[in-house]
Amino acid sequence: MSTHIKFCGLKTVEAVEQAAALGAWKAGFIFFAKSPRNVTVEHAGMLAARAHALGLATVAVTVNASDAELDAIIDGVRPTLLQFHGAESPAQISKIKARSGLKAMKAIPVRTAEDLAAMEPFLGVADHILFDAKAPRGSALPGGNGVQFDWTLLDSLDRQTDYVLSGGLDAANVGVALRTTGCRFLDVSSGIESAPGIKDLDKMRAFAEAVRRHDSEAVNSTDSAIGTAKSKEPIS
Ligand SMILES: O=C(O)c1ccccc1N[C@@H]1O[C@H](COP(=O)(O)O)[C@@H](O)[C@H]1O
Repeated sequence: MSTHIKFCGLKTVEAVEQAAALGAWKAGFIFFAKSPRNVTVEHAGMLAARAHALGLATVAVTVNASDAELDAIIDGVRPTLLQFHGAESPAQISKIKARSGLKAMKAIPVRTAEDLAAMEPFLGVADHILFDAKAPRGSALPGGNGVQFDWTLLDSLDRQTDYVLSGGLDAANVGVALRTTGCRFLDVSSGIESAPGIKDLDKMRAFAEAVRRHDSEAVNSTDSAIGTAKSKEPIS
């Protein structure tokens, strides 16, 4: 299976079209006033309509949003998925899922091995668990800080667990991230920007190319392992 990419924090039609052209899994829009990637519901509605017309699914990224804010986003944007990047509870997420019929992704901030346990109450509630680096002290943002965490902490998870990896990914480090974790879903924001909030179409392409390079190397190494195994079989 090829690795799924979510390009997050998109603010322009050009970035949405680039995400679609690069075969992205999801386009993410940020609804958080302090973020340089913040978009209005109206603007995101226009971007999401373009994404959906191109067959690209969309994600509304929210942080401790009220029911009224969530309803406005759901009505105005019609996203495919809701991402919860704050201190939302499993009960709140269940409630909004039931009301909207949408799937949910819950972000779990990670710095140490102990932080992984925070995902447990969300298993069976959130459709996706996303691991992001814990925000650096003093940051106004709970995500989108361009900060990595120690990916080897994820070794303790079952390799079949489908989580989304995020936090400080870029074209230069994504190959190592994929080899270290074996994950199949990625989320990137700062690493495809020329400045905070400004997506760089070339960096988006370089990121997707690095992921596809990893994917084809993984297929080739599986093929050669199968070839080696076959060559050891007796010829009948
Ligand atoms: O990108 C933001 O500004 C943002 C603001 C509030 C909550 C989440 C945000 N982004 C999410 O952060 C991670 C990682 O981003 P980065 O690649 O390290 O910049 C990703 O899941 C975004 O969806």
